[in-house]
Amino acid sequence: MESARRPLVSQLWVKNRRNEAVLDPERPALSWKELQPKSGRVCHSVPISEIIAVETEQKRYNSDTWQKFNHHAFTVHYAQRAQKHCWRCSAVTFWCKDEELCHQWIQAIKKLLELQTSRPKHLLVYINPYGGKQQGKQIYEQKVAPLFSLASITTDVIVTERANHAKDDLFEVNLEKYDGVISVGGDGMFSEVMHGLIGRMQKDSSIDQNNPSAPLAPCNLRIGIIPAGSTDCICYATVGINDPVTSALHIIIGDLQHMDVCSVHHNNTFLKYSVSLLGYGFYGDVLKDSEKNRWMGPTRYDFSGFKTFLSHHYYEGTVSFQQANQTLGSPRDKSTCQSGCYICKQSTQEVEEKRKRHHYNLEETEDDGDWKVIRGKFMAINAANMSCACPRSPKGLSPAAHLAAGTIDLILVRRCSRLNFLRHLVRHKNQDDQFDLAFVEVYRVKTFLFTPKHSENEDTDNKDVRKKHFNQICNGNHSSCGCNHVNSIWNCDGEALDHAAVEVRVHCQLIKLFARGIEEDSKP
Ligand SMILES: CCCCCCCCCCCCC/C=C/[C@@H](O)[C@H](COP(=O)(O)O)NC(=O)CCCCCCCCCCCCCCC
Ligand SMILES: Nc1ncnc2c1ncn2[C@@H]1O[C@H](COP(=O)(O)OP(=O)(O)O)[C@@H](O)[C@H]1O
Ligand SMILES: [Ca+2]
Repeated sequence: MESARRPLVSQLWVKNRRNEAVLDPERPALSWKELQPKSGRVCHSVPISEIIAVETEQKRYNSDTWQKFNHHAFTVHYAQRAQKHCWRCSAVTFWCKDEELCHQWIQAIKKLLELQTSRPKHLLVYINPYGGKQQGKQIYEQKVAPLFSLASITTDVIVTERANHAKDDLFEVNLEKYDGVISVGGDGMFSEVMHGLIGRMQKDSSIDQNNPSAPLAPCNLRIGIIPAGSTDCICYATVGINDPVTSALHIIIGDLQHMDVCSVHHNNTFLKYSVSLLGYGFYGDVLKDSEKNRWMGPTRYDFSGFKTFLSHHYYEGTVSFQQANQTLGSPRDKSTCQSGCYICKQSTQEVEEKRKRHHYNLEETEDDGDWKVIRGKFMAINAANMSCACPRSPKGLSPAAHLAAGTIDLILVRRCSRLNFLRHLVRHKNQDDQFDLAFVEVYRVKTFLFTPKHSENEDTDNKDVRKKHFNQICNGNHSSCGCNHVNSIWNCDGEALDHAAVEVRVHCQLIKLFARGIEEDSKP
């Protein structure tokens, strides 16, 4: 027992150079350094938690120096930080003459890897072959599957054949045999997997999703995202980059990131969950137009963004909300949510206590303030459940938003001139503060309601007839058609909602991801 805790120290060869290798179960890390370095001494160190696999090197080394000996070798594959949150799988091969020593090293590393209990062994993978540039299947097969197999992770892979295939399947499948579910696709594919898992959990716990105030049962299975979509903001904002290999490595080493989920209801009917952006007005209109041009791939958003910007519509309605407690930070904070974020950690404790209280039927005390009601004309109403950082806007819609603090940032962009709206948009790309404008307000909230000025409660048949009529005469030029474009739609993680009047509520840390949030000390 004692000897298992003591470091294993040996002289091993790395690329024809003699090294001292140390496997320290206390740290726990594998490190090695050259014994007679040509230049300055470099000590390499890899935490055990970042080792992907150890393999016996079967082939004999062929160089002149070595061929007369019968050498033994093993290779350690590990995650290495490259640039800007990007991770790569690196390998180092250690050589020695003694077969027994080689075997001892392999066994010792394997034993330490077995102690990494948060790593998944068996995964359920859903691939959307039509997301983004339609490369999901190739990305998975070429970049991800080889890494999973190296790490001895077994998988059941389903390439979806229709929309909602993954979601429906998750209601039927035996989830007990899996350690996680992987979504290969964009935010829409993630949303499907999440709806399947959350829906299944509520069904199994007999919780009615139509009740907006029902506390939801959390999902214990972690979700992994292999980005292969158009925006991939859920991946980007939780990992720091949309890179399939980086995501695969976070999955393999068994990372954990809690994440809040918003529920969206209309008249006590459940509509959808949202984790990234719930946007009415500008982002709703961009989505509506972009769906017609799916064939363009990710550029459809820029094309429709430009068109929507030119059409310059505003929408009337009423937003009501309570501001969240100041301890949960402010959307104007200069600091951002990072790996190990203390605000999110505090919420982990609170949510656990809350779930316990609920389990024992104890009273809830909410200390949030008064309801604020804002009636007005808006270019956009955006509820960001996370920063929504993505390649289009690396700081995101709400740069200081938290992943798991149980809050959403509600951004109201009031009616303004085209030039002012452009100033606001451009600030998503540069260092300037997009909220520091007279027509932009931002609030940190836990729940909000939106009611459009023009009621949706018309007879559906009537509405369809009107819509048809408008479509014939309108052709998008609303100033001449007189339809005045009264209501927009909600863009919910890239999917359209059927109603404009909504009640939104955040559910703190409802789901878990194979991610770790944004690391500060990544190489530049
Ligand atoms: C002038 C440049 C202005 C750049 C403004 C960029 C703001 C970008 C904010 C992005 C927020 C993204 C929130 C993400 C939501 C996603 O969940 C969701 C689904 O993702 P999926 O496709 O992977 O399934 N994606 C989306 O809804 C896409 C939103 C993309 C909006 C792009 C808007 C581009 C606006 C361009 C305006 C150009 C004006 C030029 C005037 C001369
Ligand atoms: N096999 C399929 N055929 C058609 N649509 C699908 C399929 N699988 C998933 N979908 C749907 O495709 C839509 C877009 O997927 P997503 O992964 O978000 O790609 P993108 O980022 O390009 O929008 C989602 O609504 C999802 O439900
Ligand atoms: Ca989508």
